[in-house]
Amino acid sequence: MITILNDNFSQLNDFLHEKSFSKIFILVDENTHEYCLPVLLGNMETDLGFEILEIEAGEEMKNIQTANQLWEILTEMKADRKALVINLGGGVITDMGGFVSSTYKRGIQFINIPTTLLSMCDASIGGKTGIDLMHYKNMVGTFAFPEQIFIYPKFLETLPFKELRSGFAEMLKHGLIADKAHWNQLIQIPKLDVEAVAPHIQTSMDIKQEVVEKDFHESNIRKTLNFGHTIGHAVESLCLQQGNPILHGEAVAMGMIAESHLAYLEKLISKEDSRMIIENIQRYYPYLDISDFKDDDITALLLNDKKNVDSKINFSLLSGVGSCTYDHQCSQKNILESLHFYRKLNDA
Ligand SMILES: NC(=O)c1ccc[n+]([C@@H]2O[C@H](COP(=O)([O-])OP(=O)(O)OC[C@H]3O[C@@H](n4cnc5c(N)ncnc54)[C@H](O)[C@@H]3O)[C@@H](O)[C@H]2O)c1
Ligand SMILES: O=C(O)C(=O)C[C@@H](O)[C@H](O)[C@H](O)COP(=O)(O)O
Ligand SMILES: [Zn+2]
Repeated sequence: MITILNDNFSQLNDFLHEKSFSKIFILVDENTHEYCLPVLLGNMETDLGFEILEIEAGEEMKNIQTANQLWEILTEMKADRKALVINLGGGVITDMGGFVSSTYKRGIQFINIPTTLLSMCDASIGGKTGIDLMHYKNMVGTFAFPEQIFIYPKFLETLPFKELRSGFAEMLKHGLIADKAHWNQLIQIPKLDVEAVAPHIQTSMDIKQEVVEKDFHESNIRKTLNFGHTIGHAVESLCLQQGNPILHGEAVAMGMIAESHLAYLEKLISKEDSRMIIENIQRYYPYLDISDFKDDDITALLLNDKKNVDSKINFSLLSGVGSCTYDHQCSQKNILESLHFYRKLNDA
């Protein structure tokens, strides 16, 4: 269940009073500790004891070492099966906190309080939890629903612009795969800021939630939420491997451009639609330099994508503005052509 919090967090306090938790563990990173935790603690009313668990910020922390540290701390602090973990942060915190909670003592309860645009519209919803393995994205994880998701849009006031823009990529994705009107509204935003984006958060959240409700375990339609991620994750992984991480939404924006061209090459969408989509994404996102990555490096990662079956790369590709297919296998020629197309955009 998703609840938009009042300024006094009364719905969160009601939730804490109604349930009988033994103790609360609040997971933050250094930034959400500084900017969001004071707001939460200033409003949270409970007789329960609580502990703060802090990790460094960033995708590089979303790994088994951090998970292990958190499992150990929970054990040392004697967290029992009635403990509650509150994940207060962006997608790294909700993915990590959800993973640690859903595995510790075979699963304790957790709630998500997302603090980035990306985690409000996407990562906190849908119960995908996980960590990266080596440089492969989200390779180990669980499907586990949070007890509740509490959204407090005012957290966005301290979010850096680049992070806001990263989250906007997933909103554009939601429009492109499922709701043309949402896409049309988003691309009318001339300059990204919290005020311009805030009115569209609810629609974006609803799109994600509707898809997840139809197919929690990603057997079919949920794969559409992976549009832009087949190529996007490969590039994100390579950047991570190089020790030069990019933001998830930046990778997804790049992936959506390449995969929109791929959809055109595969005759799923018209050249005009493909161009229109790409030009609009380019309005918000600077060119991502992938010149260091060879076709073979990217292809090797594509071959390890989680959607693949029988070593065949399964793409989720647009079939129109507002509709998306999945399990689409493309010719190798077209996959490479879509990467070359992206590289050439830099020359244009
Ligand atoms: N599980 C899912 O369904 C799902 C969906 C999309 C993305 N993801 C994952 O989410 C992650 C990306 O999430 P993200 O973009 O939120 O990144 P993030 O969690 O790293 O947060 C981005 C940055 O913003 C800071 N921050 C967070 N809230 C802030 C605030 N209110 N004010 C100031 N700074 C703040 C963080 O400390 C961090 O430095 C990736 O690992 C991605 O794979 C998961
Ligand atoms: O919730 C989903 O399903 C998604 O695909 C949403 C994506 O935005 C998100 O990045 C997700 O973590 C990707 O899932 P993965 O299974 O490809 O790791
Ligand atoms: Zn994503």
